[in-house]
Amino acid sequence: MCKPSEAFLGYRHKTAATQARWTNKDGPCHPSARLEKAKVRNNRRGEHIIRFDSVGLRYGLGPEVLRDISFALPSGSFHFLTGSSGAGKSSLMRLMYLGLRPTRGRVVLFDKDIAMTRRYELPALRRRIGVVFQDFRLLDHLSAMDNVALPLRVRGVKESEVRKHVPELLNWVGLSEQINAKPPTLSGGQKQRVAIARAVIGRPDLLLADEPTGNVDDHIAMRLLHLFEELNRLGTTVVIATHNQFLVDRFTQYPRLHIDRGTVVEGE
Ligand SMILES: Nc1ncnc2c1ncn2[C@@H]1O[C@H](COP(=O)(O)OP(=O)(O)OP(=O)(O)O)[C@@H](O)[C@H]1O
Repeated sequence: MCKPSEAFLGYRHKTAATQARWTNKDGPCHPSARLEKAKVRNNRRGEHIIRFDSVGLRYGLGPEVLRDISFALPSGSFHFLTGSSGAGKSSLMRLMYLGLRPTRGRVVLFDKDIAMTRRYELPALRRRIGVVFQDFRLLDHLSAMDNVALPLRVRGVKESEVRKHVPELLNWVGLSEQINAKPPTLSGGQKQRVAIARAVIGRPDLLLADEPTGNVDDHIAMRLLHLFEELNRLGTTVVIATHNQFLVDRFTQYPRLHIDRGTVVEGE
């Protein structure tokens, strides 16, 4: 089976190679190596990258669309989020990427209780999450290349690295010929793949993908799933909301979070 190369998800590896020179008897001692170690320790200590305790959500004065949601996702896990149309998958995703606050209950993300987290701390948490939105949310005035490069440039990754990794990843998702195209000239499936590339390029700690294969054929869907698997192998916790029964049936090794009547049933 053709596997995506680590290279285009790997600028952290390059950094690690540079850091290898910063060693002492206890191992890597580069400042960012210490940060990475601390992050691993935190994830181990927390065990769960995200936890919901009795969470409920209503929009405005409407009825509760999610209720009594309790689950925990172990760090490094891979889950499908399934449920019928309108069951609440996107709403649950919004709570997970901090796009919404719950109306009741507790959300703990990266060991932080979101209700106790100060507003100025939220952007740093959000930067650890890659999101594939159902409606893509690409910047129309930027090319595919620049849309995907954005998370790396925001982090100050060297332009030579950006110019190397972004085209490789766009090539992997089948968009080598659309690299300079702007979103309004792309098909729905092409936009979706740009959105996926943008979400994974920075190797986030948590990837949340809402119907990431909704606009592509089964062949490309499989290819994208392999990309998510590779990201997961490198340590990212992955949640994919999908209606695509073909995919869920093909990847039976991954547990499902199933939403039924506004609440989550694990492992259905
Ligand atoms: N912004 C909103 N304002 C009010 N109600 C909303 C809003 N967004 C979603 N809802 C309601 O919340 C419920 C769950 O919607 P949600 O979009 O989360 O479901 P879903 O499982 O993602 O559906 P689909 O698979 O069709 O995308 C629905 O009853 C929907 O009408």
